[in-house]
Amino acid sequence: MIELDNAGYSYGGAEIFSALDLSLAPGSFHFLTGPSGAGKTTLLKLCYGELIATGGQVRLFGQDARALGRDQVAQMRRRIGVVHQDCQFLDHLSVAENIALPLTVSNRAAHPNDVTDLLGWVGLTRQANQRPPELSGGERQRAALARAVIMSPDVILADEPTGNVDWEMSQRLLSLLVELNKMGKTVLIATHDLSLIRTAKSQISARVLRLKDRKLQLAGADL
Ligand SMILES: Nc1ncnc2c1ncn2[C@@H]1O[C@H](COP(=O)(O)OP(=O)(O)OP(=O)(O)O)[C@@H](O)[C@H]1O
Repeated sequence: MIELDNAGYSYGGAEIFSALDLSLAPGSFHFLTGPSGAGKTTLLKLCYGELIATGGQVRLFGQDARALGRDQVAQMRRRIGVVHQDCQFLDHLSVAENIALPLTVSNRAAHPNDVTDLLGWVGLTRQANQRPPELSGGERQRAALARAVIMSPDVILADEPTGNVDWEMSQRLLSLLVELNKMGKTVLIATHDLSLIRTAKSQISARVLRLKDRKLQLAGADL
């Protein structure tokens, strides 16, 4: 679904990583870990076409990301749900409106049932009409997850989806992502949280990748 072949990325002259290979097969579950600043967010951005590799090739659903026109990128992004590290809500809209936003911007009418179902799924029915700044950290992360899946994407990329939440909430978020994977979705989670990875590995078959010193490696079995 998403393949990086000898891919590299540099901001200006500063190389973040190079010669990186990655294949996200349909229905797979991956974790991406590594020190702060190693390039995890940058790698995720290559995976959803926000950034274009400065070396090698990235293929999104079989197409070279570099060759995609603006409309094709927009179309392809509907197949990839992204949970951003900082959630990126529009604070003047309600939680329900934020969740429906991907439908609204793609000119698809938000079906009230879809939003209601998703609010229930992430446990935010009561907060539907609140504004994002009124939510707790865990509620914001769950709303971001609901927004990422409203378009029924094939792939979910989550950047630190359990950052700033307690253990119980991180388990709850993980169980939602595992549920999506069991429905056949491809999932990639960037995280520093090794206990989250250990819990996930006791539930599902997940590959753990470590980005360090500009290279991507399979993490050891000790994780
Ligand atoms: N727009 C940008 N322009 C220049 N440098 C950038 C830009 N975005 C990120 N960087 C740099 O690229 C490097 C990798 O950043 P990135 O956010 O991908 O790392 P990360 O592994 O996700 O970090 P963290 O775990 O702290 O979120 C960092 O040194 C960062 O300062």
